[in-house]
Amino acid sequence: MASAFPDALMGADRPVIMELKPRSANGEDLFRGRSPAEIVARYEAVGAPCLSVVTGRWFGGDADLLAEVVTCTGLPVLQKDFITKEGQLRAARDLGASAVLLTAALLPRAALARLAERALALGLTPFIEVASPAEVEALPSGEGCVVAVNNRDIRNRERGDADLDRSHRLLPSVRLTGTPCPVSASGIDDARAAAGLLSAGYAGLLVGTHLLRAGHLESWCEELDQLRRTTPAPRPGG
Ligand SMILES: O=C(O)c1ccccc1NCC(=O)[C@H](O)[C@H](O)COP(=O)(O)O
Repeated sequence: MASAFPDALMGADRPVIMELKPRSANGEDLFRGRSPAEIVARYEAVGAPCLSVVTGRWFGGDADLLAEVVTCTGLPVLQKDFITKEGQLRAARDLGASAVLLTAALLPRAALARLAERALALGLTPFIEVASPAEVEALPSGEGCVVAVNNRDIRNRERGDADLDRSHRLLPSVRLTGTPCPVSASGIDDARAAAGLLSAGYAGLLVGTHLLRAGHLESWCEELDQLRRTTPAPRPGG
């Protein structure tokens, strides 16, 4: 079902896509001897609604990691990789992914539209990532898609600082794409900033490095919940 991933995220009490990524952009080992199954079990224990698996080689991932994660969870899984060809969409579906990353910075407009359409036809949710107003403007309709604002820059392999204000600035135009599920991705560590993004109107957050580093996954989640209870809810359309 093409909507399993956004439905799980939008129906969650704590709408955080929790990521498995073997290495950070700077080469830091993020698994630290833990197996993918152990990490998935930790994420499931704190109620993750869906997962992201980085199969891109810059971050130490591969297709085997995705296959392994899919065998140990029933949660919808996003494949994060540099997807540029239709064959990669079929491979993602065959491995059991529910959603696939399409990076606007890497794909010409027509190719992005074609891949999004093909993904939907294969029962996959396009998870379209943008990082600038021009990329948002060039998007095909966001209907049926997750549109995610990347707070870092994939063109420098995500090595620079994250700019969470980018998510705040781009949210109104992301909404205009028609996506039912705007997401803020990358560089989110502070629970207060995370709560602020959800309060601003994001339907979900994608967090990898901080959760993988955290000895305190449960307390980060609890702090986020607590802050959300005391942070104003988004105004309709605001
Ligand atoms: O953004 C991309 O184009 C990309 C392509 C292939 C693999 C990874 C890619 N981006 C990296 C990420 O998606 C981050 O791991 C994710 O947003 C989580 O960020 P963080 O919480 O800072 O680890």
